[in-house]
Amino acid sequence: MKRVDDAAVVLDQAGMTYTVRSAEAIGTRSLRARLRGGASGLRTNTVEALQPLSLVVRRGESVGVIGTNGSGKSTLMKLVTGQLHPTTGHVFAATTPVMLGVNAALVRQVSGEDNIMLGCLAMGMSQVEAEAKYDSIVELSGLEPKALQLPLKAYSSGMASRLQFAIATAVDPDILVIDEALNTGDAQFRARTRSRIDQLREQAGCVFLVSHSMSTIQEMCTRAIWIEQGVLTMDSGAKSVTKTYARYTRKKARGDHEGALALLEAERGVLKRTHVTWPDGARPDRVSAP
Ligand SMILES: Nc1ncnc2c1ncn2[C@@H]1O[C@H](COP(=O)(O)OP(=O)(O)OP(=O)(O)O)[C@@H](O)[C@H]1O
Repeated sequence: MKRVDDAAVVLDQAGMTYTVRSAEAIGTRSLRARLRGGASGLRTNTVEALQPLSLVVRRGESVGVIGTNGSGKSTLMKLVTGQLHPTTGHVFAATTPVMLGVNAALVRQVSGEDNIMLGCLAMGMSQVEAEAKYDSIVELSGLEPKALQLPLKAYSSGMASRLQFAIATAVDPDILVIDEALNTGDAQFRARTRSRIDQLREQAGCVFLVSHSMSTIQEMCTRAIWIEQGVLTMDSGAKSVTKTYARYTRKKARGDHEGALALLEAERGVLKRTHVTWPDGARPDRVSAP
């Protein structure tokens, strides 16, 4: 049983199945299907992206989220931020999570400087608060004053990531979700990012970090979860999860599918499942979709 008194985020048997209208139902029947003719088949498809899983993430934790392409990591993060409602179970968060993703809103046509102000205002700061945060955002971004005058469309992806990270963390979020946004950064940016994440954790926040880079997860996370084919497979210290996952991907890469499957099943067999219990009155607010 997991008590949730000091939890920042709790998933209680949360799962997600997408329902997608088939190509024919939306009037774009494939050429192959048209050439074959015959019956049209289903008009809707379902994708079970995430099987029901339970997790308790406490204040002060930074949790890496790993797994192969299409395994359900982004879906899980969207459940945490409330962008999606789970189709089974519940997701709770103590405060509204801030999502820092590859597509987080930066305006391409306006300068870096204006993006800082717009971003701060969009996150609910007053103009005075935004002005007060301005210098620290510039410092964290590590961008030169000259670069801040340029429109975002002239930035490299690494420069845009720096700015995005610096803006998103300016509000000192309690719960920060970073989905693949740090992979373009250089060594200096990684060092700054790491110390900012540590700072947020020290302030009793928690961080989720989705990445395909095992070194990034090891460097920045205290804990990691491995999701494979929509199933929670491992939940433990960042080092041990990333090492096991690396063994799994190596087996797959050299065509040892049986070995990879055996490893997957072994980990699932020993995974300690979380059963959430709520002490009276301690349940955090439910995350609501925008
Ligand atoms: N809006 C959607 N509608 C239907 N299916 C979706 C949708 N979004 C994701 N999926 C499906 O859900 C599964 C999980 O996708 P998700 O994006 O969560 O994986 P991921 O682990 O983040 O992948 P990647 O590492 O490639 O970013 C995939 O099979 C994907 O095709």
